[in-house]
Amino acid sequence: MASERPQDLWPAPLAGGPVRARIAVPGSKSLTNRYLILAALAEAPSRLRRPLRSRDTALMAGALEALGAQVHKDDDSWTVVPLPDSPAAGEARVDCGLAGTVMRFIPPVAALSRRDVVLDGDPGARTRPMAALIDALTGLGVKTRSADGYLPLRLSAPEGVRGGDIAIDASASSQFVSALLLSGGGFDLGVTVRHTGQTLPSRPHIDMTLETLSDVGVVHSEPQPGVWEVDPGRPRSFDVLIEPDLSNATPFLAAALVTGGRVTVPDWPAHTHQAGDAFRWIAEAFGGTAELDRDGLHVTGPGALNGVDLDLGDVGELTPTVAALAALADGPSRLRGIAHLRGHETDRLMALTTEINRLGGDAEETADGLLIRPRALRGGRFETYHDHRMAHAGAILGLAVPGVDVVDIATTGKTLPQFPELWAQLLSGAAA
Ligand SMILES: O=C(O)C1=C[C@@H](OP(=O)(O)O)[C@@H](O)[C@H](O)C1
Ligand SMILES: C=C(OP(=O)(O)O)C(=O)O
Repeated sequence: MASERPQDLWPAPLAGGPVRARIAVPGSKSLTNRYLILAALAEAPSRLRRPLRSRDTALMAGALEALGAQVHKDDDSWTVVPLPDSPAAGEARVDCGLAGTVMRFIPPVAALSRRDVVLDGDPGARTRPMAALIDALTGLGVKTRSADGYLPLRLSAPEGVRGGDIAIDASASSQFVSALLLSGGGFDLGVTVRHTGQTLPSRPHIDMTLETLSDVGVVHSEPQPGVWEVDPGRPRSFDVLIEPDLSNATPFLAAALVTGGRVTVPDWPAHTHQAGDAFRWIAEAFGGTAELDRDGLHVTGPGALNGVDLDLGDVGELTPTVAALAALADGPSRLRGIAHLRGHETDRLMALTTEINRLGGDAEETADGLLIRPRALRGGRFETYHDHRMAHAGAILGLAVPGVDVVDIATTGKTLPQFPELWAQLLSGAAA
């Protein structure tokens, strides 16, 4: 059996005292990948300023290039030349990695390219939900063939995509809805998407999609809750500044809560649909304070953390950060509304439960979330399951628990390749 190389284990640094730091985080994954899609479908070249440079955005750029667009990457901006009007010959192959935004947002664009396209990804991508989106595309006039509703997916629409009215159960992922809305203007009839499921996760991410459509002049409406219409029409070319990634800011802000310190994240937008913005009220639920001013967001930690009872359905991607905080709190916590996390990068409810308990904690899965009760933690291995946010959770726990070794810290490269350096910067401001 191959022995593990020492560099695969990252000893999470223990905070020597309250951290005091100012951490600037790179651009938003969700916004970078939405604007890349819209730029590829636009009438003329567009520019993204301060895009996120990470595995997920490189995969999105690579996918669009495979379909015939061009992405020119300068230091501080990416210029996108849209897909050509006449399809190139031959089959295109798209690597989705483990990126939900790529595996969900690219299929409708692939159909609009009028090429034969095969999409596949990491082994973990082959278990993430796709069936509802594939069925919807079939209903809109795309020929599809998949492995029982999962990647790999083969599709083609040589005559273009008819579009029209489609019902879809998006309870497994809001990204199904966003995918159809982002490309819907390119369909002959536009698209009307009706969500039929009982629950709809990550609603702010759908609002983000609608706002980006407005930014580029694609006409849309929401005639009733759970129904969205996009008129036929191409995005106009645009030049946009990408907001910092607020979800990636949360582990650094969490460090202020864990250590009773103060962390500032500059350039925090006053108006945003990013999930990470919810950390302002989450920090207060744990007993901290969050102040937003022109300098950025400042989070200050309390002496000890409260337990919390939170519905995270709108902001599920924050769960690993919140669960790590809950495992360090003085009282019990309940996290609700997040059953769909079983289909994220990994089954996050299973992963968080297993890893918190491996460190001696007391976490339990419920039908739609987690129960986490206070218990003294000890050091040990913290597995990350190819999940960038599991690595963030391990780092947060390691601030307070000596001897936490995070496996494969490089998995943070999915959305924040600079995570280890930024974490060191955070700790260099810790006053004993
Ligand atoms: O549209 C997006 O950019 C995202 C939507 C959400 O997906 P789900 O609705 O599948 O949770 C979120 O968790 C993911 O990190 C990014
Ligand atoms: C769920 C996430 O990612 P993805 O875009 O791959 O769905 C996430 O980043 O927490």
